Amino acid sequence: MGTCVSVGIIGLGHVGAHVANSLMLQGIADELLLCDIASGDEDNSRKLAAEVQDLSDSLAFCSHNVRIESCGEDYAALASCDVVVNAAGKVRLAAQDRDGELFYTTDTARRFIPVLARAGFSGVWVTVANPCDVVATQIWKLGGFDPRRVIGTGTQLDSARFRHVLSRETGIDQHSVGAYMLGEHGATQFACWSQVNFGGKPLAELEREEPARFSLDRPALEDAARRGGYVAMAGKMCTEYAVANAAARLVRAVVSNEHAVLACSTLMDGVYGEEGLFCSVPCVVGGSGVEALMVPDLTGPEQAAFHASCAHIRENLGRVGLV
Ligand SMILES: NC(=O)c1ccc[n+]([C@@H]2O[C@H](COP(=O)([O-])OP(=O)(O)OC[C@H]3O[C@@H](n4cnc5c(N)ncnc54)[C@H](O)[C@@H]3O)[C@@H](O)[C@H]2O)c1
Repeated sequence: MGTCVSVGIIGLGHVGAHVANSLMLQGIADELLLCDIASGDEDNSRKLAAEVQDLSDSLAFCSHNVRIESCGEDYAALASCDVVVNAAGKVRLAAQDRDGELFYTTDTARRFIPVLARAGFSGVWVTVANPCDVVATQIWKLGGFDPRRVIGTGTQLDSARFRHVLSRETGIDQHSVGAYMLGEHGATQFACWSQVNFGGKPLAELEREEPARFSLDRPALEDAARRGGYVAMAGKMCTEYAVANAAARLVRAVVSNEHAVLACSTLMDGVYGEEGLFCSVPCVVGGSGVEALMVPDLTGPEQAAFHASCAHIRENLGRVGLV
């Protein structure tokens, strides 16, 4: 990692613009290189120029100076970045279902993955575009990148939603709640109830000791975590703040070499027999990307849910010729 932390962002829509803002406000990046489509029917140069202007105007209020450069479709300019965030998509195609963007995001990613591979990008990918696990798998397969240097934001956001609803129900601060949604960042994700703990104390123990507070309506809470994104989508046709902060959290874990444990999408290398696709489990994230997988001891039903998630991701990979 160089002394100047350089982060590239591809796609300056709702998510990409908020990732840039979050990185600036938190002082995570010294340099932001921003790409969006700059030609053809989907030319978005005016939006890109607007975001560069607005972000630059905001610098006066930040405690940390950041160099901001507009790179249009010059993806090769991002080759020396420490991290490249992929937020290229068309969110309105995902109004009903994240799979609605499958063909768009995988097609559009074909425009920059080979360019960055040829240009020798050796930093870490943090990919957000949906369906997240499919696009992460595509980046690895098509670009030939070290799989541990490709991270999908995956169920990091869903895990945050899960901790939030658990906190709301129990009155325990969400930072003291240990809980993960795992599997696909999509409809088949599942709550890993067997590992839920409050300040390290397992939920099962607390349920016995204080049932009035800790006997939870599990299906309802799991559903609230799973459906959180659609509540936001229904009202504003996008989700932006939380996902941008989730991506920025991953960028920080990488550039600060934190070895933080975060749920994110990573290459399955035999986890419960699954391989060849990206899916979310808790991972140790540091300077070289995913340093280790912290796979929990799943119960039988959780393992079945995990395999169902992988089966759905594999089916989508097949639809775009990536198996
Ligand atoms: N993983 C998650 O948790 C999560 C959460 C929210 C959104 N998302 C996804 O993130 C993506 C971005 O969401 P959004 O709301 O910003 O979408 P958006 O439609 O507002 O913006 C997408 C941007 O990507 C740009 N783009 C498309 N193809 C490009 C290319 N080849 N090169 C450069 N730029 C390109 C578009 O011009 C546009 O500016 C979507 O796929 C969305 O579904 C993921």
